[in-house]
Amino acid sequence: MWFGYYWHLQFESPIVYQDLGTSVLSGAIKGYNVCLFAYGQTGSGKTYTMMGTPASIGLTPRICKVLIFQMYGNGNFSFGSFLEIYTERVRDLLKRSDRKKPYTLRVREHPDKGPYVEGLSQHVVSDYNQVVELLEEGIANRITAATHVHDASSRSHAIFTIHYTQAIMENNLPSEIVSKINLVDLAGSERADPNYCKNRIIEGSNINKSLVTLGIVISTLAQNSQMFSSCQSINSILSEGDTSNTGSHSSGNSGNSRRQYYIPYRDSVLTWLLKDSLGGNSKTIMIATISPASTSYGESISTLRYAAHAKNIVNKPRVNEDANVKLIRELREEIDRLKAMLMSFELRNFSPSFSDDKDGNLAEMLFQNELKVSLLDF
Ligand SMILES: Nc1ncnc2c1ncn2[C@@H]1O[C@H](COP(=O)(O)OP(=O)(O)OP(=O)(O)O)[C@@H](O)[C@H]1O
Repeated sequence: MWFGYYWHLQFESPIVYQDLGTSVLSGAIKGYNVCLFAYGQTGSGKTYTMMGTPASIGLTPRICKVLIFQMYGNGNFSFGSFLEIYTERVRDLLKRSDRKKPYTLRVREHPDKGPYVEGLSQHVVSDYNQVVELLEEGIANRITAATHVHDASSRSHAIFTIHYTQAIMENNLPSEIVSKINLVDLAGSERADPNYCKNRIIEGSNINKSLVTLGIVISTLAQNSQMFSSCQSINSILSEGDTSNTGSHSSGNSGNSRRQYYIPYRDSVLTWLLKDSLGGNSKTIMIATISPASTSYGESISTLRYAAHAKNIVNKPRVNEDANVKLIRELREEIDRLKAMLMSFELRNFSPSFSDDKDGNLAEMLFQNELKVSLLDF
């Protein structure tokens, strides 16, 4: 996981965009899932960084602008959705219905695609103005309230998601790579101020429930990643010191067999929805926003501690390519490998012990793979 600290009022968005926004774009264009989330106390600049203001464009519209530019003329397309999590409930920020009625969407989990929000509206975005409209509509629908330091504080966690699909040619076959880009503006991390009304306190404890779970998830993932890397180095030391009998000791004492800590993703809606982004198939960036005010010292330390933990997480991103095209690519690689082996057997052909059996097996495997590829090609 990459991360960056941003000091309130010190950096302007273009610099943040050059540092982090371009990484999001290059990951998405290569076909990886990407997540960018801003964490910090109220009023420290999360919304300013992620969404911007009329005077200063934030990361989300900047990233969308370049993605849309990339789409033109390539057969690529995108869908956008915008949701908020308020007091552990999911609301669609772009649902064009009677918004006075409070309604909650359910989070479900697909065995392959992971957690998703059932019934969340998806919007085709084919030009930049459409993105701006969606963002403006969503931001206007977001729940805000006055806190002790910020009179229009976002009380919910907002997730703007883009499903970016690119049409490509791979192995002379038309294919698609799809990347999911999660741009997350979290609610302020401060505790509820007892001077505010009762609702604010209940709301604050629910905001904190998500953020506390996020903290637990981040630190547990970091511990697991550290445990995994220390086990790997122990294994490599063991295998270096045991060249005569490779692997026999190390596998028995292998740290890989050490139990990993359980990750409580489902303890909050936020961590459940961001499950893949936090510890799975995603390139993830955390932006930690802090205030320069000395009165915010405690909050700043806590934010930096969060970020320091997050830095230790090692995700496993992979390109989301079409499953059939991936299979064909792997089979073709295998065919090339088998052909090379067969050729080297034929060329050498030096001993009857390199029996016709082996040759026959290779030829048979080669034939089977070519058959599979030709079947998949149609
Ligand atoms: N780098 C900056 N330059 C100029 N103004 C900024 C900057 N960062 C934040 N602000 C201003 O500070 C105020 C608070 O910022 P913002 O709404 O982004 O805070 P936040 O962290 O999202 O707060 P909350 O968690 O309460 O929603 C806003 O008026 C915003 O325009």
